[in-house]
Amino acid sequence: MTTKIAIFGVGLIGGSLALCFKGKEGLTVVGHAHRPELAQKYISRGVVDSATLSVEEAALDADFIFLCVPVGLLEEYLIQLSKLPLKPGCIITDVGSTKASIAACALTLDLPDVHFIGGHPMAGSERSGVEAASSLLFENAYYVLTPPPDVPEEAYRSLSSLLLHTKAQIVRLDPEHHDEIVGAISHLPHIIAVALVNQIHAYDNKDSLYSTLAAGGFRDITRIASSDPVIWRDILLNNRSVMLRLLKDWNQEVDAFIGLLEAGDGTGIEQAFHEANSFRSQLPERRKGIITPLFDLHIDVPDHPGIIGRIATELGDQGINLSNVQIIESREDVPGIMRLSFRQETDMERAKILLQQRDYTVYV
Ligand SMILES: NC(=O)c1ccc[n+]([C@@H]2O[C@H](COP(=O)([O-])OP(=O)(O)OC[C@H]3O[C@@H](n4cnc5c(N)ncnc54)[C@H](O)[C@@H]3O)[C@@H](O)[C@H]2O)c1
Ligand SMILES: O=C(O)C(=O)C[C@]1(C(=O)O)C=C[C@@H](O)C=C1
Repeated sequence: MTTKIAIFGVGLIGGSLALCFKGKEGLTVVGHAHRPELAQKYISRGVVDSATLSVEEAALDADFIFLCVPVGLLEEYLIQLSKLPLKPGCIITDVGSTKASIAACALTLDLPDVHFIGGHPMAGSERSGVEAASSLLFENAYYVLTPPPDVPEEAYRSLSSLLLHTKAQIVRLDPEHHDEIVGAISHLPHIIAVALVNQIHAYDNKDSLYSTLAAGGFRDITRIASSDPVIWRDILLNNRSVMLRLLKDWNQEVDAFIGLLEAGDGTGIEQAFHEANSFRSQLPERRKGIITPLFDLHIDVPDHPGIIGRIATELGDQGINLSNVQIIESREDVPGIMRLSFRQETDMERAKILLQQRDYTVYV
């Protein structure tokens, strides 16, 4: 028996999910496209097994339906699906960056023997479209699921099992709680990045040295300002009441800094940096929390090609399991820092000794 997975909106997130499922034993992936050229593209890039422009053809005999369109379209699709004779036991989920409104919409619908479970993979990028899709996008990321209280546990388990293919870790949350937290740690940073870039752009219009000198700090904090405008319009409008509260708190943070500077309060400024540093260094990757922690090493790396491969091979040769690698660039022509993440503390300890023996500068 083949399990059919229908993906509506095969872009960055839908395409990445499709790549996680496609080719796995017993799974077949159909992509729904709203324009013919997109259906062609999904097939030619090998992201789905088949593609269709018909909602019915994609949905009718599907076991799982993933809605991966912009947040502003999710409810429209869910309502349309609720009017179709879907396969009994079918699980509909979504990947929208907000969860309360789609959960509320699902509660108003008559979905006999069909279960809706909201979802949100906490991974992504500033890129969009199927061109940016990757089967590795969700590896080691958190994947939030927001099952309604009356959803059968079996349906929840079935979706969680399917999502094992993403190598993400499932976190179960209430939709409103999700929107508060994700508003703060994802949506607010996007607003701040965009506002900052636009502020500097205005200065740069009068003096182009602003963009010439913009270095690591500006680039690090503003990467997400290049995110897709339509995707983010929908997210921010959908989470509007949370965002308005968070922006008022943000104003207070800005006012506090204004106060410190006006008062020439050096101790206060140091204190603000100390506090931020200590919280940031405890972000969940390192903390023992609701999900398996990662153990990180940072090493200085020279900026030359092949360095990631060389280090990964050296560790692999010693049977040390590496979970994730990231280069944290400061500037393109100077040495960067490589972050190596391990699931097991013992792997981290062994990697540290090996890399020190190879004369790398290693920080835990
Ligand atoms: N970008 C991220 O980092 C990220 C992370 C997690 C979740 N999400 C959520 O995932 C969803 C998709 O975002 P994405 O980043 O993959 O965007 P994307 O632009 O890469 O993909 C959007 C998909 O929706 C389709 N689409 C657009 N307009 C449509 C329309 N009118 N009718 C039908 N289909 C249409 C597009 O063809 C595309 O396949 C959003 O709900 C977003 O909130 C995004
Ligand atoms: O890494 C990025 O570029 C992202 O914007 C990913 C990010 C985030 O803010 O962390 C963005 C939106 C999501 O819904 C989830 C994750």
